Amino acid sequence: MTEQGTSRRRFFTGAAGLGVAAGVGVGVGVATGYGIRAATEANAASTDPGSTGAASTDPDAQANAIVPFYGARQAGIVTPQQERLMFAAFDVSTTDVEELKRMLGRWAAMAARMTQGKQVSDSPTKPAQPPFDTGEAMDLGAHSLTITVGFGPSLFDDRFGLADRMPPELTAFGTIPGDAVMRAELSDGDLCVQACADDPQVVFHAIRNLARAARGTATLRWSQLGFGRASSTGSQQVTPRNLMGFKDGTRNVRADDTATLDAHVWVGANGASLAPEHEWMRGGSYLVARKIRMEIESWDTDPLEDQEKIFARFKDTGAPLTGGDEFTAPDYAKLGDNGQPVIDIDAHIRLASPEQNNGLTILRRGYNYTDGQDPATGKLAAGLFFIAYQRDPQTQFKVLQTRLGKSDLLNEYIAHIGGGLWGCPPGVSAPGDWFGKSLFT
Ligand SMILES: C=CC1=C(C)c2cc3[nH]c(cc4nc(cc5[nH]c(cc1n2)c(C)c5CCC(=O)O)C(CCC(=O)O)=C4C)c(C)c3C=C
Ligand SMILES: [Fe+2]
Repeated sequence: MTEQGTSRRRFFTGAAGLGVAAGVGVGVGVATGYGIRAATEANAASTDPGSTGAASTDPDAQANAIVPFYGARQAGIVTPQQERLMFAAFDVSTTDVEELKRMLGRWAAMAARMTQGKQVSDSPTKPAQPPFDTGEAMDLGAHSLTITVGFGPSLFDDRFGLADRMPPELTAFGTIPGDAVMRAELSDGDLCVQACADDPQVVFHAIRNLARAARGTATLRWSQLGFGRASSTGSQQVTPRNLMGFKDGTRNVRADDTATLDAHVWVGANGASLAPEHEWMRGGSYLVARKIRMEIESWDTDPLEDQEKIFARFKDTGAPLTGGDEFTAPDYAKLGDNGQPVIDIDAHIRLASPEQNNGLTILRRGYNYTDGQDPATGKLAAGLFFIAYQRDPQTQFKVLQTRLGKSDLLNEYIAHIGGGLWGCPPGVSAPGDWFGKSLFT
């Protein structure tokens, strides 16, 4: 064994041990590594940048903006959408449930610190040790970082004794319309982590350090960077544009619309009954992700009137083709001079709207992405990393995507190539609590 090899192993063994103290709360008072002091401090001073999501023009204020980590619900779901995303799916490599619990504890303690703009540990690094934190976010500030963790259906197989804890809502969809070219290497995973912030290096740093602290317990399966938001969740947020050039997120659910969130997004809201073995999801939400590649070169040859027919919205203003401004409700009954509906029967917004789906509503939180170009074709490999949160994906996303996948005019220009389904448990309440603790007790 080389000296380097020995010290590397000692570092990661030590980190795992410290995780017990930090996250699982086994009454150890020593604060080093990813330690207790870290988590307690992180709970102390939080400045909420505001729930409306109105963009700050002061660069220092934006850099220093902190979204509280501890709370009844995980941040990063209704939080006004930040500009950058790194999403990662992990496979658990251990079969020891205690190791998995310790890792989730480490993640919570680290997330508590990182979302405050702090390094993952405040312990001094000995010169002969690798630093606890990888360092690239050291001077950047929190930039409204949120870290949201979810559990995939595969976590509930026979490895950890969780099979009877899996809610039926988390059942994998199988192949539904639009899924014909989904790629296994870009799909699923026992765990997912969604890191959102207003700085690209901050989100990368978060995922990198969580992946590092997972070594020996979980491995990165796939990941995705998103470079700009393609939806709005804050009540004051300007609607951004997707890579097809259309305003996206106009009719999304907003953070201050608590009645809609309780009805469609939060599990067990309004005292809804849950089976005792599925109580661990109360206050959580189900995340569906889809990596949707756009056929950008073809889209760019499509005439404006056809592009607008597909979304049934004007490209410049975002207003529906039936008139008004961006936020005017579309009139699905309106007929044109030719006697045909102004909003095509297969237009994306008609097929997706609550009005045409018995009120079906999801919270969208997607990001524009690019992976550069496809080496085989030279075409841009880019599109929408679609994320949606909901109370029951079986009756929400699955139903909606089944409808869209069959006849959406948009299908000519998109392909779903990856993604997955995860149950995001309620928030981490305080130091000593951790992601999904009640699932394991
Ligand atoms: C299964 C759910 C959805 C998928 C997948 C999806 C993909 C997708 N959407 C756009 C662009 C737009 N979508 C818009 C509205 C919209 N989309 C969905 C659902 C899915 N979209 C919903 C529920 C809605 C709201 C419908 C309504 O209430 O009217 C819009 C219009 C503006 C807006 O309201 O956000 C655009 C534009 C792309 C490009 C895409 C896949 C690449
Ligand atoms: Fe859409």
